[in-house]
Amino acid sequence: MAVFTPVSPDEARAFIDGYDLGGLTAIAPIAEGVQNTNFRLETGAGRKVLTLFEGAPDDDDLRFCLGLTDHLAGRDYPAARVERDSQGRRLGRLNGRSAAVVDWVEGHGLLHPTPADHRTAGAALARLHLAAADYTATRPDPMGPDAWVSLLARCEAATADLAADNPDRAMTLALRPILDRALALRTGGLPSGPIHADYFPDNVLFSGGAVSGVIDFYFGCTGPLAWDLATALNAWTFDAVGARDDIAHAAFLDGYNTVRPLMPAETAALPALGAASALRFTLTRLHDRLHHDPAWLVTPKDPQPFFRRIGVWERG
Ligand SMILES: Nc1ncnc2c1ncn2[C@@H]1O[C@H](COP(=O)(O)OP(=O)(O)OP(=O)(O)O)[C@@H](O)[C@H]1O
Ligand SMILES: N[C@@H](CCO)C(=O)O
Repeated sequence: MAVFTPVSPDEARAFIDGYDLGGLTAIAPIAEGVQNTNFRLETGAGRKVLTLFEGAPDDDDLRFCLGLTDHLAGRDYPAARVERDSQGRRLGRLNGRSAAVVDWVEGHGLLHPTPADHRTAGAALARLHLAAADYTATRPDPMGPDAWVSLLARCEAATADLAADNPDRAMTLALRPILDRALALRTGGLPSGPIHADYFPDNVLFSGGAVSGVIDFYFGCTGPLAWDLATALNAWTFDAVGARDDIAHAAFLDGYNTVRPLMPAETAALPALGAASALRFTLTRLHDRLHHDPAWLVTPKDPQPFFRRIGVWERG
């Protein structure tokens, strides 16, 4: 279920007529995804994805993300090229939402990656960092320290009336000292640049053993490259309950290092970055569960496995 904003064939046709794509021949909803409305389009210029951005994101932020995707595609990186309308704009407006049309990229996210896949995904992240380095636009991380502070405050408020042994209240209370440690983290000396910031297996499409497409750059921002790597390690190299898979971890890091060798300072910072990144996903998941609207058809993700990752990184 990822059609939050309906679009009729006539509405889609009129929208696509504003692009030099030879017209729309078919439109189908895309079921995956929890954040935006996505459709698969068949046009005179091939298969495309139409995305309507939900939750009223800032258009300048969307332009950063679309520009980053397009920049990477222009560097022969497997990211989707972004279509421009007849007036040269990457961002349009459809049914009350900001909207964009991007190339369809082939492939599927992996449910059970092998060590070889981990090495390939790590190498593709390092290539992303190198190919994005000369993208000059900047965007502060929308899920950076300021967001952690307000997310935890909202979790504290939502659980204030619960008993201390309620699982959500207990997790919320345990996160306060972890947040304080994460806020003390200093990353200023680490190499920084454009990052994906949500490099999870569902956003890295594979075909024939290779990465065929990296999608969903909507958390894309400017930040430490090792932060992006720490997030990717959290996403790829832990099991469903939050225990680290050492083989996957070593393979992902090895793949990354073969393309962009980490600086010693980045390697040294990785455990603290890993813990802070696991905190970021624990907080967003816990927050979204506590503030879940039952009318919203998407099931909130479980924060517990990411909460456990924090302990794994901190114990070393
Ligand atoms: N360029 C593309 N080429 C092929 N498929 C795509 C493309 N972009 C998106 N998709 C498909 O649409 C689905 C949802 O896309 P995306 O991950 O961007 O949505 P989302 O709502 O932002 O999701 P989430 O926040 O859950 O990751 C993907 O899982 C993929 O199946
Ligand atoms: N990747 C995030 C969801 C936002 O795309 C998570 O797993 O919590």
